[in-house]
Amino acid sequence: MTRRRGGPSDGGLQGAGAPHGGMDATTAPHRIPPEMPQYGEANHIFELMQNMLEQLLIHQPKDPILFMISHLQRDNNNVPKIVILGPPASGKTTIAMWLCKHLNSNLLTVENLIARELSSLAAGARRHYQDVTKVPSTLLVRLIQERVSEEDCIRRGWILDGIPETREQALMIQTLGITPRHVIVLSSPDTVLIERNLGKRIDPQTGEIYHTTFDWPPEAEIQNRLVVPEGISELETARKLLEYHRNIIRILPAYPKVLKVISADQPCMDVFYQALTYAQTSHRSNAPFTPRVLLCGPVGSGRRLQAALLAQKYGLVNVHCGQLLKEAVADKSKVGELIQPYFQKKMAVPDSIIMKVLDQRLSQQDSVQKGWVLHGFPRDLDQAHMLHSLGHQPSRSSQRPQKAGFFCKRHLAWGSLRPHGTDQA
Ligand SMILES: Nc1ncnc2c1ncn2[C@@H]1O[C@H](COP(=O)(O)OP(=O)(O)O)[C@@H](O)[C@H]1O
Repeated sequence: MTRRRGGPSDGGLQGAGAPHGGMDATTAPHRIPPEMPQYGEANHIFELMQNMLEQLLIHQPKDPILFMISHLQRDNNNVPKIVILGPPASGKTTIAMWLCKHLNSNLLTVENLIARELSSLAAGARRHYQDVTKVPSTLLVRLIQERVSEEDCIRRGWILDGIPETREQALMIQTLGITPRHVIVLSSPDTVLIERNLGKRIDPQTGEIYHTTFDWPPEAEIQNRLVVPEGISELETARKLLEYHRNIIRILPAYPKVLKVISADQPCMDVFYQALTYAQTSHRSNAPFTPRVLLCGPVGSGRRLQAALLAQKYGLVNVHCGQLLKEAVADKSKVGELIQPYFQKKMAVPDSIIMKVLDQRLSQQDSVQKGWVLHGFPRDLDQAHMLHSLGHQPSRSSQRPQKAGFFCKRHLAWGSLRPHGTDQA
């Protein structure tokens, strides 16, 4: 049914910015070719502009044009900007260090911010505050601001370990325009952490963290130089835990959309991979977006019904591959005549013919403009590659074409959608 809506006869008259579903083309105020929003989507133009506007408003440069040019030349929109929070001994520093290595980024801790030799601000802090826990929030936040403005942080991003510690700090950091893209919160029962902290050891040469039970270095040389850090007694950990719990509930509301809680009560490697996976996801933006959904699943999994529901709810064109082939035969179209003999002999229709039919359908005006939900295809990796090479990538995987993009779990398809109306600028 949806197949008949729109079609090539629309001739591009409907504005791409129009609401989905049956707008009268003759009353459309503008003619926006569908290629325009597609270009924007493929090149992340919306996010680029939004980011630039944000930076302009935060930094308020005297010469906005020069600022924009250098901002664009840096091409650093996607560098890591990560905050790792969690109670003592939850593994913040361990995970932050591994993420830094893996993402080639910069680790920012209270200790290394104050230890910076070339910073007069840090030198002042060292003179006045021997105990790093006593550094006032205003000074700490200025140290962070100074550090994140340095070239290596601009080019390779930063990972803040255990900062902010209070809501006050979170708000100060925000006010300076320092906004993390991902906030990871490690969580674990207090009893586990008190016990775990007792086994913590540090390599004074490299700063690497080890554990007497969970992460003991095999090299005797490293084993011999490990030291017991200060403040790991049961009493001290319990005191820090109390303080953490008091603060964290007031910090988290500062990061409503970028927050991920990960259980730290599992092996370090598992925690790390969950943290890494999250740090590498890009958040959905407000950019205009045309849903293109591949619905995969075995026979009987309910693809047809789900596709119909998706198409109805989001105003998508419902494309069922087998149905398309049958319709081509029934229409006695040129390509239908090519398909007919295969149907008669009950043989599989060659991929090249299927691709032709699909390409035609997915290139029609209504599919391009409203988006589509495709099912019954692809059936193997070759077909998926063919679809991809014709430029019909599903929306979510279009950002990572190397991952042979199609979703295998049908519920993923829901995740990639928003009710129509919100996906139009
Ligand atoms: N998931 C984990 N399982 C077991 N031990 C861990 C885990 N994560 C960290 N550790 C160990 O716990 C101790 C504290 O880790 P650390 O990274 O210093 O925590 P934090 O920075 O949150 O205080 C270290 O000895 C570390 O090796």
